[in-house]
Amino acid sequence: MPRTLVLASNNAGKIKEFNALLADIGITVKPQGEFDFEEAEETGLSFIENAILKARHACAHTGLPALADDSGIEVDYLDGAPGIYSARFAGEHGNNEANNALLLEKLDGVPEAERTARFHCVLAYMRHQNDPTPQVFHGVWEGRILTSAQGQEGFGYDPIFFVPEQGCSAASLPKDIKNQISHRAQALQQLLTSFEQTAGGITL
Ligand SMILES: O=c1nc[nH]c2c1ncn2[C@H]1C[C@H](O)[C@@H](COP(=O)(O)OP(=O)(O)OP(=O)(O)O)O1
Ligand SMILES: [Mg+2]
Repeated sequence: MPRTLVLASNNAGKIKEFNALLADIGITVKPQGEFDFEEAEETGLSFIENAILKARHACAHTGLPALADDSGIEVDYLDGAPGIYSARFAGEHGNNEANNALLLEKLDGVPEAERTARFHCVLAYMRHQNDPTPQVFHGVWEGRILTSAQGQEGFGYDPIFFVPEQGCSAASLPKDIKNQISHRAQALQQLLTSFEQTAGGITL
């Protein structure tokens, strides 16, 4: 089990969730923003490629093991868009308001049955920048796109993502519930199980 790792993300919503999810297992999580380097260019054509690329970049700039998360929302009516381009769907990176407004606009008038969508979260854990066997974990969270925003919790597309088994939007869920069932929670649980199963956890 690594003692300290760099979280290869600048997304405040993700950092909050990772801090909550990793709090009591004795790992010190240092967001990459605490170090002084430019974030990686996400030139991959898949969540997996981008996660590995972000993790390797953070390892190279910190000398620490790195955990990266590449995630996004896949909307069936849009043939899977925005997918890996979720952060900049409306053109400006991280403008959640614009991203959500554009998604609602593109689905205007689309019947409920055709508004299915899912969040993907791919985590990549790298021990060092030349790690030949990065560990990759993938969580998927099924739902559908609402016709208007609901709820104040969470981040990104949460306000317009309806979670059928909870009967509300992801942004209406208490943090601890989202952190038990989300795509990120699922992927992280796979990682923690893998740490436990590897004798003494994944070695540094
Ligand atoms: O739980 C979530 N609830 C709502 N929205 C979410 C979630 N998880 C990812 N998302 C959205 C936010 C962003 O629009 C995109 C991630 O893009 P992605 O490149 O992985 O992250 P980012 O650029 O915001 O930060 P970073 O790359 O530094 O981790 O998917
Ligand atoms: Mg990104």
